[in-house]
Amino acid sequence: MPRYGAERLCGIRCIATQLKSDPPKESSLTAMVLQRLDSLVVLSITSEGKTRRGGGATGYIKEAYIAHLLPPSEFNPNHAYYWTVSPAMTIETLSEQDFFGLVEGLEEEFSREYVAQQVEGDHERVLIVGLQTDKMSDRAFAEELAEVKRLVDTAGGETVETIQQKRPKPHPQTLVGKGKVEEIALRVQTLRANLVVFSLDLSPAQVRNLETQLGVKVVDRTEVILDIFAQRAQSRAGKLQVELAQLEYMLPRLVGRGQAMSRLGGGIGTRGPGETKLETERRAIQKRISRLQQEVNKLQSHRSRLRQQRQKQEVPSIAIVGYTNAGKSTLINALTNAEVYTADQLFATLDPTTRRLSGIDDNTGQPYTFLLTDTVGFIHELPPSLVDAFRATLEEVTEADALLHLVDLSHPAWQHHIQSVMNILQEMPLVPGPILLVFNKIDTVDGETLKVAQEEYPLAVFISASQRLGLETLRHKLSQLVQYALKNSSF
Ligand SMILES: Nc1nc2c(ncn2[C@@H]2O[C@H](COP(=O)(O)OP(=O)(O)OP(=O)(O)O)[C@@H](O)[C@H]2O)c(=O)[nH]1
Ligand SMILES: [Mg+2]
Repeated sequence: MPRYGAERLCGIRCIATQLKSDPPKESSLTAMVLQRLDSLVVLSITSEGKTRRGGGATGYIKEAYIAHLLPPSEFNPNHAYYWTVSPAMTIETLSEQDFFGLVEGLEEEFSREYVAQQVEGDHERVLIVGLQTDKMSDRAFAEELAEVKRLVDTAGGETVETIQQKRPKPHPQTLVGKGKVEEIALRVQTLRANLVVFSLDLSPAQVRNLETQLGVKVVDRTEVILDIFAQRAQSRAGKLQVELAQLEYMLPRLVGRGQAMSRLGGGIGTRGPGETKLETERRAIQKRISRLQQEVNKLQSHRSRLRQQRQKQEVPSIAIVGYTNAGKSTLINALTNAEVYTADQLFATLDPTTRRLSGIDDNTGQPYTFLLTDTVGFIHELPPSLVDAFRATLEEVTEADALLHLVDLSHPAWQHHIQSVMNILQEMPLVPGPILLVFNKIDTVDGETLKVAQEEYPLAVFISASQRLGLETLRHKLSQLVQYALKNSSF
């Protein structure tokens, strides 16, 4: 398309002929919208015309229709009106229409709208696409979509619509089916979306196919998470780890592009700087990755020295783990007067914070001291490149004497969150044995949910970190946990 873009029409006016005298078919109109044709004229032809003496024909065209896109001011996103079709007219009436006026007027409106949008929004208008495969229950799917929406929100995007599809298996080329891609393309236009986020991970080829067909940027859930991390990273260590994760995510995608190209096997169209440039690019990225990896290694040994010093002082340590937004940072602040940033956002914390907690156990009268570490939150299907990049940070978890697993009981998917966190912990090397399960936000939980959780997890502690409920019991349990952990590790 010569002039593709939301602010313009494509510059092509299409004339089609047909034998039936019907108005233009929906499929033709859809194609007009997707290609942003200036206008579509459909002529129905009859066999009844006659040739005039001296040349010229008349009567062969029975009727004509003009269709064009609706200007932004006239369409209603709640209806499926993307176009307008004129009533049937004769070819004479058609020839009196002011095409240039029509197209110029439309373009003017489109570009005014476009400029207004650029000014008004520094955020992206996002269309979320969810695919429910055979493996996913209705409930898990709904939770997943809600989470993607939350992620988009945290990344600073505005979700304008969510489109779903059920398919036994993802479509190899486009993840969703062909008809669905068309529907998405239409919605993108109607809603003026400028980003499409898919709930499942996309292969590099799928991204390319979808971007060509949708005409806007396409990303998957992992990229949204990486973007949030990139926005959040404050410390040097945090930035380093995020960059590493992003590059590790990018590299196989570049390699994939190269492989697809080399499969063409040389010849016309494959020569030139393309492949070489890719090769150089790839090598540059690989070099940067190994540099970053070295720095993460350095970071790792620095952290491990710090931990050794602490261990020499024989202060036992507990790491707080849990799903993102569970309230981990709020808890460490409440227990130790730390000043960790907390927010109703996903991945508010990227850098670990360690604080000393000491006091006298109310129940036993024994003094206790231990270290408490706040860590980066988990999410289900944590992108592997993130796990790898954050290994220096996550080591705080694997090197602790015990873990406090914090759960947001007010979240409808709390059970699923517990499972996801346990799955991630299982994949880590050397996770400390004892884990204390703690349910948070009981101030906003109904009695029924509380009962279910209490029955299912009778040994768990129930607290509200922000309302400071149950913190005494928690301190007591933590000092017991530490004693238990130390006793067991000395064997
Ligand atoms: N109602 C209620 N809200 C809470 C409670 N504890 C924390 N919150 C809120 O939950 C949100 C997340 O809290 P954080 O402490 O930032 O959560 P986190 O686990 O550190 O999250 P990440 O660092 O993003 O993984 C904040 O808006 C807190 O105010 C609680 O006991 N009750
Ligand atoms: Mg936090």
